[in-house]
Amino acid sequence: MELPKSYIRQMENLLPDEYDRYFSSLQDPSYTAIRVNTLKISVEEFCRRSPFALKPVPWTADGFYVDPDARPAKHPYYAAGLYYIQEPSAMLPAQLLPVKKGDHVLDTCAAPGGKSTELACKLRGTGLLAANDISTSRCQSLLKNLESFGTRDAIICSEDTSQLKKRFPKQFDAILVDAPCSGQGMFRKEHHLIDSYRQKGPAYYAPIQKQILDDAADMLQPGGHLVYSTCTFAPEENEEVIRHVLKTHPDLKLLPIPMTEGFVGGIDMPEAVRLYPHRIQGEGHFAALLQNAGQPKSHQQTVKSGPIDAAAQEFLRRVDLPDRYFQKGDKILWMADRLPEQKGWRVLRSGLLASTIKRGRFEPAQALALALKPEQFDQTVSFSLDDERVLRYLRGETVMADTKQNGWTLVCVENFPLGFAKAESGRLKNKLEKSRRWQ
Ligand SMILES: C[S@@+](CC[C@H](N)C(=O)[O-])C[C@H]1O[C@@H](n2cnc3c(N)ncnc32)[C@H](O)[C@@H]1O
Repeated sequence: MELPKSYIRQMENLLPDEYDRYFSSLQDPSYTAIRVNTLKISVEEFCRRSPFALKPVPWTADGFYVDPDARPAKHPYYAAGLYYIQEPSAMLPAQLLPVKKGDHVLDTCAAPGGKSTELACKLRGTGLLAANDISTSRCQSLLKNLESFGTRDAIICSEDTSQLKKRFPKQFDAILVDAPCSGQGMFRKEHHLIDSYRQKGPAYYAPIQKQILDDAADMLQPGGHLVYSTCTFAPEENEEVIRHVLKTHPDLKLLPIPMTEGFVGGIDMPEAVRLYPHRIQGEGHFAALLQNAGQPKSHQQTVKSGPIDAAAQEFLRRVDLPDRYFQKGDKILWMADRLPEQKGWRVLRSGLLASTIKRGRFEPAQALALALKPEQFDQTVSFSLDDERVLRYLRGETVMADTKQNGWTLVCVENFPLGFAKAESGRLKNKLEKSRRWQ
């Protein structure tokens, strides 16, 4: 790996006594880690059931290192949304953001959703999560990951933060800005980033980061908290961006971040933290926590529901969820408690997709299956982990199973839903979403 000279010089300046250790750590293998989806399973229960040996990530209660040979993406528990595979230092920012039940939370740069899935866990199915990313294509992975986690009260949107702030001035209790950056902390894991660094380094990203952070600060409620993070080490993309927003938004103040072994403070900014790959087991990150002055206002609750397709209605009577369904074109959504007006901005999803109606045919949605507990549907089949029907179901095959009645059935592994099937005389016709089927 041939590293850009400007970057080498910068790291030598930043780490005058440690740069040898830093550069030699770039030859080490990177770490594989998973973060437990506490919306579906407690950390204790996951540890009891875990198919992998787990070693805790020190700065978060729900993150664990796993052996990369364990192939965590190829386990039925992953298909059931029980965990997210995440670079360990990337587990820090969402963990630092104070989130209370009922809060309105914004993730400004959310795709593919590593931190949004953690914020959804913190909200515990209350309040509102607005997960935004300017890239509509990256928003598809964001949507899929939030669906896997069984997230219900989320809006997934694709706007530049400069547009978003016009709609949501001083709206959010907590905001995460995980900014686009030159990615110095990802060079070991993703070598192709070294080439893009030569085209777009810190000087390219710093003005973008300042703009996004200014926009985010405009959307923060009085008394609200904001975390700014990057996976790069250049001070102009980190401390300088924070100094900039403290000038443009004098109501903001920096709060100290608790130190974990291996963390170091920011450059002339002891409240912020820097994670370096030669000091911790992870690729590296920068994070700063800010708070707005003033007293927060409470949010108004608006429960929306409306008339829906009759066939869908009949099916949804079998689902034990409060009646908050609403039809939008060919989609039936289970609406979150509190939704801002949605006209005039790019919303990819608002609430939980419960079902679709295509050419008069009704289909329950994969997102609904992944958001339910087995007891919330009236016909469930659960296979044990070692039952070969689990893998066959995940491959999209028809499997045999006894059911009380024919029709829609929720298929689970160890009581964790994987998707729907249609039962017919002891056969389960596979209805697992095609993009989730294993090859
Ligand atoms: C570091 S990545 C986010 C990773 C994500 N937080 C996660 O944990 O999975 C930065 C993201 O910022 C998005 N982005 C870049 N400029 C933006 C802007 N002006 N407004 C919103 N998102 C932006 C990029 O598309 C990219 O997905």
